Amino acid sequence: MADTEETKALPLHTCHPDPLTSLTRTHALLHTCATLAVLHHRLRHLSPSLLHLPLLLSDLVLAFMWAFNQAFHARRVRRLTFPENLPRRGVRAHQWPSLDVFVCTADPRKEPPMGVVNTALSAMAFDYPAGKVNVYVSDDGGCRVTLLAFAEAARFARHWVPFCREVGVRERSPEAYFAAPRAHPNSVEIKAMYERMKEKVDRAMETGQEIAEMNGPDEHKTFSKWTADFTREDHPTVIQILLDSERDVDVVGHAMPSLIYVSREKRPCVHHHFKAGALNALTRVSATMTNAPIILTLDCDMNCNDPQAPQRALCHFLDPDAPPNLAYVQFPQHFRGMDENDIYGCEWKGPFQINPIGMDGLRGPDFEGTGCFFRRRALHREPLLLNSKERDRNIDASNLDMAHRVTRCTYENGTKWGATMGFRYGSLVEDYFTGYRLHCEGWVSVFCDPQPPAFVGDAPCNLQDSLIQCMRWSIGLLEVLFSKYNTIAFGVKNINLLMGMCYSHYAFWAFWSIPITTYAFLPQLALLIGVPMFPKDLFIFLRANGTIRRWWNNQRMWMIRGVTCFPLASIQFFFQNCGISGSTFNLTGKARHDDEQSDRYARGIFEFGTVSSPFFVSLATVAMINLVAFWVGLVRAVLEEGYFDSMFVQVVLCGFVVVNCWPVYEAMVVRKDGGRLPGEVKRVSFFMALVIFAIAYLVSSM
Ligand SMILES: O=c1ccn([C@@H]2O[C@H](COP(=O)(O)OP(=O)(O)O[C@H]3O[C@H](CO)[C@@H](O)[C@H](O)[C@H]3O)[C@@H](O)[C@H]2O)c(=O)[nH]1
Ligand SMILES: [Mn+2]
Repeated sequence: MADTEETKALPLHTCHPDPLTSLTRTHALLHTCATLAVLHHRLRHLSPSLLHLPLLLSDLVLAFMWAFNQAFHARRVRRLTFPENLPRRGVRAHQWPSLDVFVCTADPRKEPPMGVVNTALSAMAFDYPAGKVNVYVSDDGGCRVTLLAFAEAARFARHWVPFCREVGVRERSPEAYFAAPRAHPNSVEIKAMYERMKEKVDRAMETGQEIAEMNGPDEHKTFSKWTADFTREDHPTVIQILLDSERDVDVVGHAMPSLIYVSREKRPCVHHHFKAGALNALTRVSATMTNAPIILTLDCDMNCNDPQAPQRALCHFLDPDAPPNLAYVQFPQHFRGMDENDIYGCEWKGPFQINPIGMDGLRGPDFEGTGCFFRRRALHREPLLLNSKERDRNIDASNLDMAHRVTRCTYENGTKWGATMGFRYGSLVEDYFTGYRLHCEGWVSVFCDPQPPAFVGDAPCNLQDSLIQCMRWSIGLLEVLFSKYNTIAFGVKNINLLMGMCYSHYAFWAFWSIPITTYAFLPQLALLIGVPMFPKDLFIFLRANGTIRRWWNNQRMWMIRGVTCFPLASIQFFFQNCGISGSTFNLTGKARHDDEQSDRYARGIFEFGTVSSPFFVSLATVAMINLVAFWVGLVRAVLEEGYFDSMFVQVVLCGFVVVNCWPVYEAMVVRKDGGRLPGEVKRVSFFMALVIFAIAYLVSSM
């Protein structure tokens, strides 16, 4: 359809280039010149000294990372969607495609079942014809309490969904809604109902006892699958249809969304490919049952915060001018419950909110794993009509058999699943990898970031968890970098230069460890390349609704990661490739129990007490070395003439690291609470610092 008067007046979505584009481009040009000058200087004054090589390498890495980063600023666009124009353009609710929602969970201890239930409930209550929404829960933990929780949730949903509609609730996760200060006067009863359910489930989690009165023989049969030898890593498929939209109605007689629990078969001898495997199993199960043309993927730590989110996605999918190769619409990850200044930099504003705007102007944002609406066709790679009015299949016995068959752990053998179909295997960042491969295959994507955010989730709230998460990502990215799908060789060729640069920026993530570690241990004159990044970085951060404190914490975490999870990820990846160890998906902890700990988190105090982690050893070592170097530098500057002139930048650099390490010194010396640095870590890092000083002394006296 051409741009008629009508479509111009009633757009489904708009897209405008960022007004500051030319400014950023000019800055990029100037910075490029400066970078080249520094590199030129380094190469000309290259001496065969031990100190110069790491510095040259560091500058090269900084220059490359900086260059890759420019691709995110080449063509930034801002999009808006207008769901209210759907009916005005004659696209009425009964014509909307149906929607399959996938919710993943994997471990009831790290991901409490009530959190998963809240995610599912928030999706069941979308502003969308209820008969067209089907929620599938993938339980990789194979946990009976999770199923029990969902049996409860199915009953509660019959009240919750009509309540949301009637009262116009915005946060459709009950937990978030009831936690908010002002609730609707009619909510007393339903809140009590929710509390009862929560208490039951939490009690079942603690005691392992059965709580729910089962609905019928069906559910009894399902529970009998949990035999004595049923374990998380070794069990048959369990599928339970808890609600069927063709049969079940809510308390006021409207159709209910379907709710289906799936725990795919697992056997120790067959690789299950973590979340990507779970999503592929759900893709197939849903294809046998409801086969909706649109699929929404959600992690169990994300809730819907804008009931119109699916309609916003439709604004793109149903636009008659939409590109036929539009694979997905990505909503960014936003987080709640973080401390005011985000001490652990877990908001990841860059990767989740700022950078996708840049990719959106090229071929589209990367896939962030959650909050993403897919066209089923992009995953199956087979033709499928987008306007299926009625679902073409029913949830009946024969389909259930089929569903069991497609969740067998050996089903994928000899198929293209994970290779060229569905979510792709081979990297711990299956989201990044899948989006990247789809872009390479010619698909495009769209970024949709409405205000207020459509999906909000939980970020890790302690240092150890956040570094483990970052380490898993770094390993996953290295896996892509060193695969045949390398983002430069394969990516640039198959997508384009700028998109290849964007993806490379992430693929080389662990390489940050080279300059950061180098500059942490070898403070020299040339942070020149790194320093000018800061003011611009800050500016971009503030424009994306950040605060100065959050930015400062963010850059501090960048330095901390540079000496902890980035290098450790590289080492682990190296071992993996030598066949010494395998890669595992370390789940990010979501449970918040220890009161003292969450209290410290709320007050923005670093947490080192949880474990004696190798992360903390390297961090404490760096902190000690820089502190000593800084004081020695200051004292010598006072005592020795001319010292300060030649060593000025070095001392300033050390001072910068020292300021950043402030929480580490506090945790080492001053603090008495449970979050202070464990004595063992202190001793080991003190020893490491001594060794490094000794080596430095030997090298310099050679
Ligand atoms: O074997 C597994 C492992 C994980 N998951 C699920 O995957 C999701 C993400 O796991 P989480 O521990 O929360 O990881 P995060 O670091 O918070 O997740 C980020 O990074 C992941 C890739 O490493 C992406 O999948 C996520 O979408 C992205 O938010 C959760 O819902 C898990 O239940 C599974 O279903 N099966
Ligand atoms: Mn998560």
